[in-house]
Amino acid sequence: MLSIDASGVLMVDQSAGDAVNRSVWGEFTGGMRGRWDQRRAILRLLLGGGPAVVGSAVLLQIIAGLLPIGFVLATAGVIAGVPAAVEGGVDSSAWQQLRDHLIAAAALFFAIQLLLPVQAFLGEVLRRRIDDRVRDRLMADSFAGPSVAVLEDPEVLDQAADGVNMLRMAAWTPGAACAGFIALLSHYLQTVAAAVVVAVVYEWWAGAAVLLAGLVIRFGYRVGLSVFGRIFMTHQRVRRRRFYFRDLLFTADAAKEIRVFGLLGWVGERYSDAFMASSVPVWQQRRRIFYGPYVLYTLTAFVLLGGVLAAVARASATGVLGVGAFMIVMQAALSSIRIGAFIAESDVQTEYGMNAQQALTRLGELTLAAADPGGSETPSAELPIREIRFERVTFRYAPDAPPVLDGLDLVIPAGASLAIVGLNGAGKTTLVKLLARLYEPESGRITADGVDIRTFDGAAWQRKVAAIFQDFVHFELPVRDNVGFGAGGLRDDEPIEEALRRAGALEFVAGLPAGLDTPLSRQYTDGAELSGGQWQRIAIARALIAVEGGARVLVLDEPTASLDARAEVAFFERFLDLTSGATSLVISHRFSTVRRADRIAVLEHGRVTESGTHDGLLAAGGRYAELFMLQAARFAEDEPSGDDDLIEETADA
Ligand SMILES: Nc1ncnc2c1ncn2[C@@H]1O[C@H](COP(=O)(O)OP(=O)(O)OP(=O)(O)O)[C@@H](O)[C@H]1O
Repeated sequence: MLSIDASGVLMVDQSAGDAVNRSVWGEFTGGMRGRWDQRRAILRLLLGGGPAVVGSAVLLQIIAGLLPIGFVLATAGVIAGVPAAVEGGVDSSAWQQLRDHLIAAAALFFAIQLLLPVQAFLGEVLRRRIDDRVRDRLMADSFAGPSVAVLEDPEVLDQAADGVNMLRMAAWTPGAACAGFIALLSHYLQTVAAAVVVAVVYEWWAGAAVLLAGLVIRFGYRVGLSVFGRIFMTHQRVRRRRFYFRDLLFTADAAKEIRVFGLLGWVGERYSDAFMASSVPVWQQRRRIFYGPYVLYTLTAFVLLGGVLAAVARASATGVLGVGAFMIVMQAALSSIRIGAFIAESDVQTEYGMNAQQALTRLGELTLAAADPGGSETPSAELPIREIRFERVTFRYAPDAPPVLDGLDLVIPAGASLAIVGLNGAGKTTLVKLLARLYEPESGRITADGVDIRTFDGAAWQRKVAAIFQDFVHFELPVRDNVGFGAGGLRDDEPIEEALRRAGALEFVAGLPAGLDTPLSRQYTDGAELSGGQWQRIAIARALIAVEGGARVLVLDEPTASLDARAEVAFFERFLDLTSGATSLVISHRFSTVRRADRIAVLEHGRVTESGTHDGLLAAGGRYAELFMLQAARFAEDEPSGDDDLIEETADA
């Protein structure tokens, strides 16, 4: 078996050979129960497609299933009527009968052709409706709780990869499975109707035999497809890696580095490796799954159908069946066997669509199970009045990972600013994520004025925390939305302009082609691309408007990392004014930023190792003082090319 390692390199995996040793039938029956569950789930979804659309689609399928049999009868009537019509001449009743049969056959033929696009259209409407519902459900489940932990779990992501990918590409989705099952209706109906015609016109056993022949092939084919689909699903992890490389090539963000580092060939190779690793094991199984059983069920059907055709030929030769009856039976028998063939509008859609449905349902269940909205209490508008407190908080990202926070105690005084400093990876951002309840502590608790924040409704608490993370989202949307999202999608000019002004962004926004309505991406007409520092000011405006909108805790994670020295000084000159009344938490590696905070905490080894005012910490001569002096010395070295204000600000402490 082939697999792929974390860096995308193709590997030979010896452990995945179990499936090869099981018989196709064994695998099919082993998964039987799950398959019925899948079908029930699809049926439930289908019922939610709306009575009008589902009813019309079913009705069309019934008509589409019966029309071909009418066509068989009409064409048989044409062929059987030719000798008598020729003999009777153009004025004979035989000739008129022939003409009527011909018109009926032509009309039925056109009706069948006309129905095809209408069937396809209704199928598409149904697919979209159902997929929209699935998407809405998934969104609701995914956002049911405040935590994002489950959405980062590699196992969960592996399981969901195919389903999410299918939904994104609108292919082989749960909706497609629903439409595919409805499309089967006409095929089954046609088969049964053809078998009934054979039974009525000729012999009941012949009808039963052609029905059986058709069903044997169909069943055999679906067994193979179903087992194939199950094996296909077991390679989701490698496929997820393949999707990653595929998407990388189409991502604007990656395009720069792929060019600069000449990575096109490398990414292409990794994609091919991932493609082979996810496909070769499945291809290897294909022969075993399809070819052997195919011979068996085809032979069975061949014997059944061959027996019927031989008997029909004999009955015709001995005069038991006339020409018309012979034609009807032959055509009906052959049309009933068509159910065994691959049904383009149904087979792959139903099989893979059911798998996608299963994966998405599982994702929804997992996110829902992990969604602990906490209590139902709504925090009061003024909270926190005194403080937010971390009490012996321990947290790790995975059960087997080392703790990032290890019995951390921290007080964030209300209405004041606290800066957190620490080396890369010390856990500063993690601390903020816990504060925003994006993760829950493994032990310990976080309180606001003495109340455990878990007792608050998760969403209500998150509205209180206006956090701008280092990797805040650059929405490819107008400035208005990029700022207004901070206060639940506010769009009014006045508060947005005020927030932009306070964040020092109003001037450059005013210079944009459409001002507040300029989309922040060059990929749109009239769009504008901002610099890193300009984006950061937009993000700060987003946070400030959130405070206006009722947030009480302002968190800025590296707020000035992309600001030039002057902009940073200007920002912090107004910082206290901007955040007055709000509790603010600033994470920064820039000591010129940090020193302006009311209090500073040093985070190391998962705990707060020092805390106090800038002056107090410097005087104590501990870790803070060491890091501060290091940075001040570096700025002093850079003096000739550096920014005078900043050097003064930093070294002047
Ligand atoms: N989503 C995540 N899943 C698993 N581990 C994570 C995740 N996010 C962060 N970590 C790990 O947790 C540790 C702390 O990361 P965190 O981002 O909190 O550090 P930080 O102090 O903010 O670092 P920096 O100064 O570089 O921004 C790091 O070892 C990091 O690898």
